[in-house]
Amino acid sequence: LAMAGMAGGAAEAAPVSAAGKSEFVSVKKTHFARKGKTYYIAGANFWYGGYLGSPSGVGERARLRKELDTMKALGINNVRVLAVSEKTEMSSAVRPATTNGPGKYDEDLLAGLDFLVDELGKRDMTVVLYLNNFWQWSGGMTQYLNWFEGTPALDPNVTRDYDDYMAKTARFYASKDAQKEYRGTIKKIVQRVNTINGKPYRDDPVIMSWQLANEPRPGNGKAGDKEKAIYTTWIAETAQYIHELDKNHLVSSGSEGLAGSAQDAELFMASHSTKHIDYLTYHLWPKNWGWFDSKKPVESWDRAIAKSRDYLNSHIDMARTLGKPIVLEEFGLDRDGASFDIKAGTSIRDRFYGEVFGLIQSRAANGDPIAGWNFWAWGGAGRAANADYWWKQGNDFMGDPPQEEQGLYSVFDSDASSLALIKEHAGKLRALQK
Ligand SMILES: O=C1NC[C@H](CO)[C@@H](O)[C@@H]1O
Repeated sequence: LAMAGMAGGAAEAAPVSAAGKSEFVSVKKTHFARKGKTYYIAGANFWYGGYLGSPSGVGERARLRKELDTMKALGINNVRVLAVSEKTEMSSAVRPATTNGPGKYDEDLLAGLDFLVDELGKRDMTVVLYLNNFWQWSGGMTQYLNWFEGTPALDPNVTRDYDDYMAKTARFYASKDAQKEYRGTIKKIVQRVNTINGKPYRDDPVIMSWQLANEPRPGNGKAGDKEKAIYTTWIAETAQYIHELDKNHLVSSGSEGLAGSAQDAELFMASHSTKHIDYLTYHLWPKNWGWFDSKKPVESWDRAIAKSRDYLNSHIDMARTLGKPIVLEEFGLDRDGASFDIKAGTSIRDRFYGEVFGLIQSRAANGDPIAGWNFWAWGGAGRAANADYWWKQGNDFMGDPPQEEQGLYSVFDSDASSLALIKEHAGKLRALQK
């Protein structure tokens, strides 16, 4: 622990013993292994976990401990967390940010990540850390382009043009200067020494995997061969770079699957066949993708659930073809009546969660390469502060990042029926771990 005093500087990682190695989540053919057993993910999205861990400013360490205790009691064993954010003018982005400008880091916020990782270790939980964001709510790739290409950081909540946003943001992958800075930040985080417990991140089995970004896409639905080739190369080369920095941890892309691959199954397969990507990820968003109309739930339910089942199954089948585990690391639906109000019911969302949990459980029990789920997203004790449900700096963090209404997809600590479902199905997945 001699390095405990180092403020997150790089450190020579001691070689991990074979016994120590089994502490890390690893891939055994099409399943995860951890501590000598198969490992299934019964997880939550908790993007702001590092923010709550900060020693000052936005930090709420007592709340963080309570949220982790609540999740642990439900049988949640993994959280998926934003590790890096970029300071930006965009109103839809979280403030503060871990990166205040190229090479300028907020050590207080990064100490929050240290605290989160340490607290997760105390609870035998694991974490997936994403190192960038295709979307604007944490600055992300569009902010890198603002820094290095001089283009405006685009906020689709302002431009109202997602197609334009996606096409322009994908230029990140081919921007040499942006990639240089991104890799510098990756190195800073991956080689960080935890300032709470003195452990180099590289040697900490609490971390399950490094994730290239949240929902990286090759562009918009009209992405051409050139964009797809750039995207495929970016995934392989960035994943390889991370493995060069860290011999112990898994690397994943953060892809949504087909929805994040211009609906091109060949692209999804080709961009994830690289040996440097250890497992596959996918996300399921019936409302965002226009399959479900939460203002007309009865009329749109059958179509939404049929398309959801097909999406869930087809990606498990692609995982089998690629011979890698796959995790459904995001899925969600809004509250009854499309309300953001915590007092609104969750009967439709509960039904959707039950369908997703049930399908994954049966495919997993069948030995298929589905390794679990993370619902989107943990709201816990967070509460919306404003009548219009938009986030403002200083308001509680909750499952919905600042680009969305606070309450849209969050699962709160008062949503008893949802928590009961999560507990039931986390237990069923855990029972498969042999
Ligand atoms: O990664 C994501 N996927 C969908 C979430 C809900 O719309 C969104 O908040 C987030 O950007």
